[in-house]
Amino acid sequence: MPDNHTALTLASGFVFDYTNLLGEGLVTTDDIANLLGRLKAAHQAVAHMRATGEVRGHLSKDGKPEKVLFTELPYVAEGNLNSPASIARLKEFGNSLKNHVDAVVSFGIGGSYLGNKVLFDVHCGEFWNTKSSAERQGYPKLYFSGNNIDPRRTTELIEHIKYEAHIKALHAGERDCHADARNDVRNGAGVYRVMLIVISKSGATLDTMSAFMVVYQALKAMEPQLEVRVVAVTDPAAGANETLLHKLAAQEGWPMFSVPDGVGGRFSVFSEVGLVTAACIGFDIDAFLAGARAMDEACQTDDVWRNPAMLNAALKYLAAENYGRDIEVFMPYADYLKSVAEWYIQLLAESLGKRTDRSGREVYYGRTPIVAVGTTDMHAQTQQHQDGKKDKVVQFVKVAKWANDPVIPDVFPSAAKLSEIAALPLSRAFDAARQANAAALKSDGRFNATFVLPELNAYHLGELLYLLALSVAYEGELADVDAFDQPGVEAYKRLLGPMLKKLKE
Ligand SMILES: O=P(O)(O)OC[C@H]1O[C@H](O)[C@H](O)[C@@H](O)[C@@H]1O
Repeated sequence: MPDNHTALTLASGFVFDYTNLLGEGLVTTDDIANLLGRLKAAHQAVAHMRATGEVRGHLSKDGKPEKVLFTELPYVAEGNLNSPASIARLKEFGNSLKNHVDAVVSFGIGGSYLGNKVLFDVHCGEFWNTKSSAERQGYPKLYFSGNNIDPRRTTELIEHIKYEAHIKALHAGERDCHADARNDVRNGAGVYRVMLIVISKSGATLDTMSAFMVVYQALKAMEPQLEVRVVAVTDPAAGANETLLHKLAAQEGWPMFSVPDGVGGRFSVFSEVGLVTAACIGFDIDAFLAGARAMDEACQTDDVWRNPAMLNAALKYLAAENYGRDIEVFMPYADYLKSVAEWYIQLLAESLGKRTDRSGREVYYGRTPIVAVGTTDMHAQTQQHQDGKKDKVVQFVKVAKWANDPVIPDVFPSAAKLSEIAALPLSRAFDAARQANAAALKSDGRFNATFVLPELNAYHLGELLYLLALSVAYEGELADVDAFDQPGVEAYKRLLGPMLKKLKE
């Protein structure tokens, strides 16, 4: 163990600060020492997975041995899941949308949505769809659908697109009055162009497909005022294992991207699933994968104090098993990282929430994930974190440097309390709040830790998401559960199918 064992800092500046997770009254170095044998085995198992895709005991939904290949995704190379040609195709796809497609609607749920939403939020923020095309550098507006079966939102999305199409037609009509714009209009400048991207690994998920069909039909009915194109992202298997979406796409001639075999939905943000969205908005695919790659390289050492994913897994595992901290509150101090917390919900819940271990023994393992955002939830959840049951680890995320950082002005000098906070950049107040929260929790023996992103960009986001993905692989080994299946989600599906059939009778 290095002398200063309270934080692990990578060359990129990414930090895992575990000061408030390790020490007296917290997880101890003795706990780690006692775990070293199992950490060694976990390290070997993950190294074996990286090298061969094999994970002991892992079976697919159909009960067949299945490889786990997400660790290959950061490495772009000939013959890999992400190859120079596949990345070039994605970028060409993104460029082809520029100034040619007005809006993309991305349909998907779970792993076919959550990572895409992260990329969108971090790159586009809240107001992308209200910006001009020039401000978006010609990239389309982007809406999500299919991540719920909500009749109201689905209806409102259709109405909104119809409204946008109407406005575009009106503007083209106005421009038509000017002779030099006539060509534009004849070339279809007034036609609103929509691309529907349907993402489903299994190719038949009810939520995704029902929303897609409703939106598709409603928009198709508006042709030719509106042009509808479709792209499918699904398992590329042909023959007996061909997905319904694949079959449909082949039949209709829709272009396709792949959810590669061996990449589960919750790990697919680094595959074409996430990268299709990245391409649509001009998100830096290369930097994102480079960040993931750097993290993967940092996580190859068998020295737990220098391997961020293994250390994160070990500390969280020990916090749960030895100290009953089996809830993880994921709390970024950044509005646009809230979706990372939502993505992490699926990653943690589906990977580690398991009834049995790999030998079939009932263990009911898993830390329950909670979404929180600082400072917002300091005014809502913190009471529970500070005074409620001592069953949580609060995992903060800090952004060290902000691209924009307004200074609080001294607008009302007569109001002493407001004047006191004047002259502070918002980022300083923001981080002071996080530090106060962390210290208050620590003072009462409440476990917490912080990931520090030097900046909020594609590279550091790649590092963070990959660290979390790899952590669950290590923790699955420590807990001896299959981190790559999700048998529990089949229980309701078995009931829902017949219920839907009955409804139609
Ligand atoms: O991509 P799809 O096949 O449509 O699956 C979407 C989601 O559906 C299921 O509920 C699984 O539990 C998730 O792991 C998956 O991400």
